Amino acid sequence: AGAAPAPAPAAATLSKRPEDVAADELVAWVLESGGKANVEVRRNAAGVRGLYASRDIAAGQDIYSIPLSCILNAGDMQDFSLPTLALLREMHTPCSRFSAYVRAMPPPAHQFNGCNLPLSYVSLLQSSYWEEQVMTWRSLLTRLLGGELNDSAAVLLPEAVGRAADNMTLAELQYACSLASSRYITGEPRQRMLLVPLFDMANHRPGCPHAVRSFERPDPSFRLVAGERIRSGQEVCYSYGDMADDVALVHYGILAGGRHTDPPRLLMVDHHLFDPAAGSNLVPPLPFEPTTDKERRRELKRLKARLAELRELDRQAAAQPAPQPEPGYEHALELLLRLQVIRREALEAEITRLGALGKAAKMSKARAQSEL
Ligand SMILES: C[S@@+](CC[C@H](N)C(=O)[O-])C[C@H]1O[C@@H](n2cnc3c(N)ncnc32)[C@H](O)[C@@H]1O
Repeated sequence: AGAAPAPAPAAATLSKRPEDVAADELVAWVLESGGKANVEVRRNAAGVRGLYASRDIAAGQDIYSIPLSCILNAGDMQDFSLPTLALLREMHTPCSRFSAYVRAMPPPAHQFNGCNLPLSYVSLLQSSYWEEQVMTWRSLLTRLLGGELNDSAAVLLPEAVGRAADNMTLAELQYACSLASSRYITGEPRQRMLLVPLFDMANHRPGCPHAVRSFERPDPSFRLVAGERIRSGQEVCYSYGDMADDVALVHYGILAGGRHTDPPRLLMVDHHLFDPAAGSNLVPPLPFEPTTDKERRRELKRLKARLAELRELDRQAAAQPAPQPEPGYEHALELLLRLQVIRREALEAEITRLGALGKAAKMSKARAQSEL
C-alpha cells in the first residue's frame, strides 16, 4: 500500500519522434559544451521542424552560440563529397561525439533534394541544366560508392566509414548527400564547409535578417545574431539566400514562394541573366527592364518560345500515363509538379508585363505625336 504510482511520461515525450528526442539531447549537449541557446527545436502545425525562441530576444542579441567543439568541419570547398563523407563518418562511428547530432537528422522519408531525387523524376525538372546537375551528382556518388580510385579525392569512402563501405548502398549515400548539402554552411572568414548543430535546424525565410558571426576574436564561437526582435515562442528563421523556386527545390527540397512575389518570380533557368556556362545558382531577382523596344521584343520572343516548349511538353505528357510517385517520395513529386505550374504562371505573367510595357510605350508615343 501507499507508494504513489510513478508519474506517466508527458504525452508530448511519448509521441515524440526519435529524431526530435535526439534534437532535445542535441540542445543539452551544446549547453554542456559551453554553448548558449535561447531556442528550442519544435514542429509547427504543418509538422515542419524548426527552431523557436525560448525567450524574448532583442535585435543585436545572440540567438545562440555554438562552441567550436560542437562543429563538424567537412574541410575546404573543393570537393563535392566531403560534407557527405563527414556526416557518414559520424553516422558509422560508434560513440561519435556527434551522436546526438546525427540522430537528430530527418529520416530518409523526410529528406529530399537533388542528391536523392528518384531517377524517374529527373525529367520532371524539364530543364537540361537541372537534369545535368542532378545526374552529375548521382554519377559522383556512384563513383564514390564503386570505390573508383581518384588520386585527387580528399577522402575515399572506406577512409570515411571503414568496413561499412562494403555494404553501403547508393540510396544511403544519396540520403547523406541530401542531408549534408542542405545543411552545411560556408563563408567568411574561414572558407570551410561546416555542419553546425542547431544552426541547421533553422528553416528558410526569404529576407530573414538574422546573421551568422563566426571565428571572431575574442569569442570564436559560431553565433546567430538577431537582426530584429524575436518574441518568445516565435520561429527563428534563416535566409538560405535569394533563391528562385527551382534553386530552392533542387538544393533544399522546398519551394521558396516565388509565385507570391509581384511579378511572380521566374525560375532561375528562365531568367534573362541566367548563364548555364557560368555555373552559378544565384541569379538576382531583377525583372527585365528593356532600354529599347527592340530589346523588349527580343525578350518577349525568348519567353514566348520557352513557354511554347513547355506547352509542347504538356501536350506530350497528357498523352502519357501520369507520373507515378516513388514510395517515400510522394511529397517530392507534388513539389516537382507544383514547380511546373509556378514556372508557367511566372512566364505568362512576365509575357503579359512585357506586352503591357510595349502597349504603354506605343500609347505615350501616339499621345506625344498628337500633341505636336
Ligand atoms: C537546414 S534544414 C532546417 C531544419 C529542418 N527542418 C529539420 O527538421 O532538420 C533544411 C531543410 O529544412 C526544410 N525547410 C527549410 N526551410 C523550410 C521552409 N520554409 N518550409 C518547409 N521546410 C523547410 C527543408 O526540408 C530543408 O531541406
